[in-house]
Amino acid sequence: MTASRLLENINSPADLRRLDRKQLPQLATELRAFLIDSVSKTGGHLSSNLGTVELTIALHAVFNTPDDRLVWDVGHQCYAHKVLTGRREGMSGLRMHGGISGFPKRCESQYDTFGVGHSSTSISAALGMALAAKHKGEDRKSIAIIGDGAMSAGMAFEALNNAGVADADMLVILNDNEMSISPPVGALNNILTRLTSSKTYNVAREAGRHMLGFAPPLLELARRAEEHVKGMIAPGTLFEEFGFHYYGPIDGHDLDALIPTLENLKKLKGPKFLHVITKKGQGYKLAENDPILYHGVGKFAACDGIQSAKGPAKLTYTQVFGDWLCDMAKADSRLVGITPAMREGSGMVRFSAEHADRYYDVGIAEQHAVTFAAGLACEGLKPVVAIYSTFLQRGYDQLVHDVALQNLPVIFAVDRGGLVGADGPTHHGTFDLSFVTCIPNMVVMTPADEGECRKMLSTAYALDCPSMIRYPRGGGTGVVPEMNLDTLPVGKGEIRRRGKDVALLAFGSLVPAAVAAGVELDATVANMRFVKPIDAELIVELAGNHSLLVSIEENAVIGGAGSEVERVLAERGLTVPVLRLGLPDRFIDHGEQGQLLAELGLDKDGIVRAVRSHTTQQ
Ligand SMILES: Cc1ncc(C[n+]2csc(CCOP(=O)(O)OP(=O)(O)O)c2C)c(N)n1
Ligand SMILES: CC(=O)[C@@H](O)[C@H](O)COP(=O)(O)O
Ligand SMILES: [Mg+2]
Repeated sequence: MTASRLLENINSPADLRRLDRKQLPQLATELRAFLIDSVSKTGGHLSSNLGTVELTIALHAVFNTPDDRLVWDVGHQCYAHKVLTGRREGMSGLRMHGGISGFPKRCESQYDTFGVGHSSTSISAALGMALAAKHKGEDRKSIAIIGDGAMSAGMAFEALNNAGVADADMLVILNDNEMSISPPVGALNNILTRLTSSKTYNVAREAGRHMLGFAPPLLELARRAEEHVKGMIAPGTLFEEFGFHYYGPIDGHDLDALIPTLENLKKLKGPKFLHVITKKGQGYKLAENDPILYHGVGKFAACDGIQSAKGPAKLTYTQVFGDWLCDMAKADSRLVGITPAMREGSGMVRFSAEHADRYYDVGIAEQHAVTFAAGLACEGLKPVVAIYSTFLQRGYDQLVHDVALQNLPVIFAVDRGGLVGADGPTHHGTFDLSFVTCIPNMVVMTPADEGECRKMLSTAYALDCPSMIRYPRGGGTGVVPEMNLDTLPVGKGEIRRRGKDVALLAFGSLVPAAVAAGVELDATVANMRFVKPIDAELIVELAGNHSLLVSIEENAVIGGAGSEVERVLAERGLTVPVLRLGLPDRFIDHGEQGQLLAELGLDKDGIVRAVRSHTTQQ
């Protein structure tokens, strides 16, 4: 990964600000080439980053970063920002263990003003920063950069609602590329499309260049120019109704439009909203043509693009879910599938095509997704909410108050349970067993392999109460599921091997490691299957004929499945010692899944070590 000419001399935004304005398009070209090369070697989020190269250059050129605060939404578009803020070399270790994060992270750089990964937080955070500056009498700017997908979330509107009357000196930049991960959905998308419809946007594009791009830097003239553009294309937008001064749309790849506009906006007081149009994947034809494929990529050869895998690939849990969903939908017309903007990642592409009338992409709106499912269930439909563990955190009150309290049979297919790898702590799904098991009425299942995952989905579907099946990112042992809709007995685990002295009580993704450890230790191994209702009978039996029980789970050890094991023993007055293996009480960094598990002692060797060290200490 070599930097070229201009880029190799940029080690901070101050270096960038020393360049002649005319050199910036060349810098953008170099930066884009660098990103394509770099991300092709490390993997990461490509399309969004290619779309924000010029915007990032313009922001650092105009604003006095890091004093002025740039708050990136989601943060999956921050690579140009990382490169320009002294982390060019670090890009070779992007998202790798010990390397820099794929998202802005406060401990990584003073330019990363706010840690992100989850969407739609930027306006709230930037508003907080703007009002803090006011309280402290500091003269600095707060800028939120938010995508059109992220803009659709409730949080973003809660923040607009507050900011519009908060007398805050802040700028919201809407980076509108007419894409979420999938094509955008919802009424906001229709509003934005109207604002940027070709005729009006083209007028604005020309006017923007001529009237803002070459306007003298006089506040009043700039204001009039902007008003003129605004008046022509967007009289009274939604954002103005919220109390923002709306400007745009302008071409987000045109530095001659971006820089003078930002310079002028910098001088204006109050809440301002700049609508910028970009293209996801800009400058790399393959990504421009298929921004979904290039949204998040593994390593690939930049000259050839992503190639489809040769030979039969191992099934992922996500695919197991997607296949089951289509099969169950065929068998039962009451099934409806819901995704909060994660159609591809959640394995719902085929379902969305085959059952378009029963498929709901509700946008980045996890809270709404959960309550919407509750409403559907009230009317006798069978909603399946496909959601990443980490994003279910957003819908927690809705899960408790709207679904579980009313005992509605909503099925939560919770993907990315456990450590997800390169996305790191913002995306690890390491708390769900703790935060869901404590909710009354919930049934909680953890499949040990792909076949069991399918059976658990069918089991959940047959229940008349809310349920969750949580499975990890990627594949499991390679078991090919039987293509039927058979169910499992609720609340029953199974013994995988009989041994002596020690019993390993394993949950979900760590069952295979537990079985391997069990062989080495000659221990009994139970695949517990259910965290709730937990198989109390099995626990009592194992407590009766072993001197140590070991719970093993890929979840925070605090409040997780192991706590349920201990609860069962305590309630029955059984005093057999329990060693609880799981994730420690700290956030786990990014890195490869297997490597992280090994470091945390949750692979076969780690389990063996933990058991031996516990038994020698006794
Ligand atoms: C709360 C939450 N839900 C879902 C996601 C997954 N996600 C990451 S980026 C993205 C699309 C965002 O679209 P947009 O803001 O328009 O940015 P773009 O990808 O177009 O650059 C989604 C759904 C997330 N990060 N956070
Ligand atoms: C930024 C974001 O939230 C998503 O793009 C996420 O990184 C997807 O993760 P998966 O690769 O596990 O689908
Ligand atoms: Mg977008």
